[in-house]
Amino acid sequence: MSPVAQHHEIRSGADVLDVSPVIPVVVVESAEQAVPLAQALLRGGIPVIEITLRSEAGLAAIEAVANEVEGMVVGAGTVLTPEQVGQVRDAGAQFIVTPGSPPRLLEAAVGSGLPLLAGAGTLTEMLTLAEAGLTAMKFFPAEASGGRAYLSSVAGPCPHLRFCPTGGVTPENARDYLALPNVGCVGGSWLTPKDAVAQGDWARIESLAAQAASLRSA
Ligand SMILES: O=C(O)C(=O)C[C@H](O)[C@H](O)COP(=O)(O)O
Repeated sequence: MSPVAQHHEIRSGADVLDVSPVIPVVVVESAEQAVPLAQALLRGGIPVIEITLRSEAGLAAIEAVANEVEGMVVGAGTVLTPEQVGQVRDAGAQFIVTPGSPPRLLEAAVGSGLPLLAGAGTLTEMLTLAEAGLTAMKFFPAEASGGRAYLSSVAGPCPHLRFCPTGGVTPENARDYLALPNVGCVGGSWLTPKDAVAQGDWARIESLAAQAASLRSA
């Protein structure tokens, strides 16, 4: 079966939340690994990937997936500095994810014009992002910052804010996050276990992706 490449229009962080129930957060040790890994996610039904800058290979991996994997929406994660914003844009990232939102980083990320999921862990941080015009954001670290109970409480005063909770999200609790009205999707590293990536076990990653893709429908 050859999956038909779908083209997702990603104009804002809000669009990023709508691509898939789960955004896989990925660490790769080589750019070569990233292409078959992204293809496995796509075959499993997950057309989005966040490649982090946690490894040296991150930037080259973003470039490889952007150039070689049709139908995959590729974002850059763990973007920590204004300099990295320019680097990931040049590599072809279609969106940016940050774990937190200090002022200089936020200014550079918003200024890049790339769709952005900026990180927030408290109401003040969330409202600071809203002041910058961002109503879709990453809730990080989700479980450690109060998890579903926290997001439910935020929905009262701030029903206009939508989130991608990440950090401690698992196949077991993902469905409960997705059931919240202010959760668009979740992020997590469980789709790409370190050993599966190291061994090139793409079949396992495809199967984890297929399970994740069905999270919203079942
Ligand atoms: O690297 C970043 O930019 C982050 O913000 C952290 C990642 O999103 C989480 O580490 C994923 O969390 P787990 O699914 O619990 O492994």
